[in-house]
Amino acid sequence: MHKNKGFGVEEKIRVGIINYLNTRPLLYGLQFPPITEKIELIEDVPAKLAELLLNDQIDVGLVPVAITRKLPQYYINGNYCIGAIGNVASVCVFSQVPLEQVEKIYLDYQSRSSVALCRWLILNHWKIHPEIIDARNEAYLDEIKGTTAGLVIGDRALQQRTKFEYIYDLAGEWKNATGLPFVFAAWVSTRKLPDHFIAEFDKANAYGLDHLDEVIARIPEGIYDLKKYYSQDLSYTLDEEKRKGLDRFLKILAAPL
Ligand SMILES: C=C(O[C@@H]1C=C(C(=O)O)C=C[C@H]1O)C(=O)O
Repeated sequence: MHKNKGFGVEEKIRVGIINYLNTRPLLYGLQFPPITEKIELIEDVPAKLAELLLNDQIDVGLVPVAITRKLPQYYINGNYCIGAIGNVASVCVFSQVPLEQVEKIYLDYQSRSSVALCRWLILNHWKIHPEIIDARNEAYLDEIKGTTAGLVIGDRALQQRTKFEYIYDLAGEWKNATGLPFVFAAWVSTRKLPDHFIAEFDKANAYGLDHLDEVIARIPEGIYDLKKYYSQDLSYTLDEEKRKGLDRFLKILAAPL
């Protein structure tokens, strides 16, 4: 993609995708023609994808919605997202003690949306006063013990689920606080993408969701029930209610804390 040009017929659209299990249903259909010939996939953790979009190193990405406030203009493309109507299972604060006894909370360095949501819940919903520490690397996972809690997202969160007595699910907590679903990530671009491309892309996203058993069959069995994860915990359609939840969250972020 050239900076000041439109999207040429020959040029591949650079698509940033999250390298967690949560995106597999959306990605499944992207491996088939015609869409596969039109895109270049770039995989990374959410926080890194956000940086790539901000630096114009991808054209569209499934990026944390919290970073849209840093973009002078942006478009939310298509009808799919990484969202949840209630508990999401893979975005949680893990702790050995109840929240009221927590003295420190580490925030996941791979996240942008959930860290902002967590800060808001701490102040406005849980009304607790722990020391908040931005984790810098994976080593923080070992610090989550005693009165130190930690926010963990993605596959690593699914792995933590068996290890902790107290698990606070951030999408569930958002639902309790606002009555709305939560959108963690959406297909954001900084320039308008061609309509026919968005239509094809959207169709490809839908394909995997319509063929979940095929998607799951290609993933080695692991620590969590993927059928449940993809059909009950995560909710991928960017419908009216999700858009309301998204608007509310972005308004909260725009207001000074
Ligand atoms: C549901 C999830 O949503 C994610 C959380 C994100 C964030 O906190 O910035 C971004 C993308 C998603 O991967 C998850 O990671 O498990």
